[in-house]
Amino acid sequence: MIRLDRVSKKYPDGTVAVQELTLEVQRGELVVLVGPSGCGKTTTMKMVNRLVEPTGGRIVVDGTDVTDADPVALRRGIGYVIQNVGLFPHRTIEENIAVVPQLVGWPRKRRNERARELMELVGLDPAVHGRRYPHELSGGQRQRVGVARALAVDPPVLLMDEPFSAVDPVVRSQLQDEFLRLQGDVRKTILFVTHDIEEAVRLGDRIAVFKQGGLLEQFDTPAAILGAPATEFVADFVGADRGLKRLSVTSITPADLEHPTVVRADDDVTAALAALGDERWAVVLDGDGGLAGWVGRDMLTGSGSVGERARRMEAWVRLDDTLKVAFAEMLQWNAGWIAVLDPDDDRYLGVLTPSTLHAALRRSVEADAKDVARAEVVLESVQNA
Ligand SMILES: Nc1ncnc2c1ncn2[C@@H]1O[C@H](COP(=O)(O)OP(=O)(O)OP(=O)(O)O)[C@@H](O)[C@H]1O
Repeated sequence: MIRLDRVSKKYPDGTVAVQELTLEVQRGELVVLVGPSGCGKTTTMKMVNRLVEPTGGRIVVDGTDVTDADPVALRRGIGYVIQNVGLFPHRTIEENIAVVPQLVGWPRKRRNERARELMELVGLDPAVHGRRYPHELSGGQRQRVGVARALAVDPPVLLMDEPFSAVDPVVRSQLQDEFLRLQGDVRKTILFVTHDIEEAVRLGDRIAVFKQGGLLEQFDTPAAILGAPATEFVADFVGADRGLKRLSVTSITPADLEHPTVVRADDDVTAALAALGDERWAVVLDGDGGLAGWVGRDMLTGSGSVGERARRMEAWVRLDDTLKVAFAEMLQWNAGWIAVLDPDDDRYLGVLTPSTLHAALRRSVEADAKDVARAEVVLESVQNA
């Protein structure tokens, strides 16, 4: 969908911002460009919508060579979101969102409807915020307007240059969550620039790590970049705590689960004790295989049913959650294990413990190490091309 083929940019003063960069963003994919300040991320992005002209190579967007396209028409077809949004201060929020629809000649009624629909999509209330001016919104709300404006004429491609970096970390995290949800619905092809590796890992389907001079060091999935950095530069850039960051990109799989003793809520105490054998506790399920709680050996005294004695669970996770979510829940509840449920019907599947968590993390590192042999080959061929 977006293809950069040996693209270079040398500014007139001799600065080489990007060198022979080859990169492809597939339809519906979100690729994050990440790297230290001045490594050519913004230059790369601006060459795609021709705010900067390349000095070498070719850029093709949706089958069209951008150097052949009329730059104004090209920019209207590519949404662009920047750090400080660049809203018009004397226009209302609704008018700001409708800028491009107005430029391309949509009638007023359609423009207004579209602006309201987009406000709702990005979590703003059209009745409250639509008639306000940019200075009457918070930083986070202004960033949402920036995203809404970029989506106004439904462009297939979005370029986003540090769109969330001007807001505080809490709002930033909220905007990232909302943005991921939005992208799940609209599935745009997105090139996203950030200098923050955490943001890259959280948002990217793939991440391109750059170093000074616009050199591509590694282009791969977040898990592979964290699990098996291809070069020392990438390892330094992602940080010594990359093991921890990996938790947030590794999902729980059925193979990671342990299967402790399970008893039913309507089992009687004696049967449950027999089932427990030497174990100290068991998971308690209801009649439908749902999680009813847990029970300890010392709670199984007298007669009656397990259900009367079971303790309800404080927390659980689902199979499609990440290891980070599981680990955080275990810490929060000071628990030695956490139950894992089926994301579709909430049936109980097994439990995660600190040692299975660790094994899961190692498994994913090893899986990615295999991938990296491939990534290195690609990288070499790009650099030597
Ligand atoms: N108009 C220009 N003329 C000359 N040099 C430029 C120009 N714009 C950018 N540069 C230089 O090109 C290099 C890459 O800049 P660019 O803005 O693309 O980096 P970046 O990775 O986006 O940085 P940051 O994270 O700080 O925004 C830098 O050395 C910068 O000084």
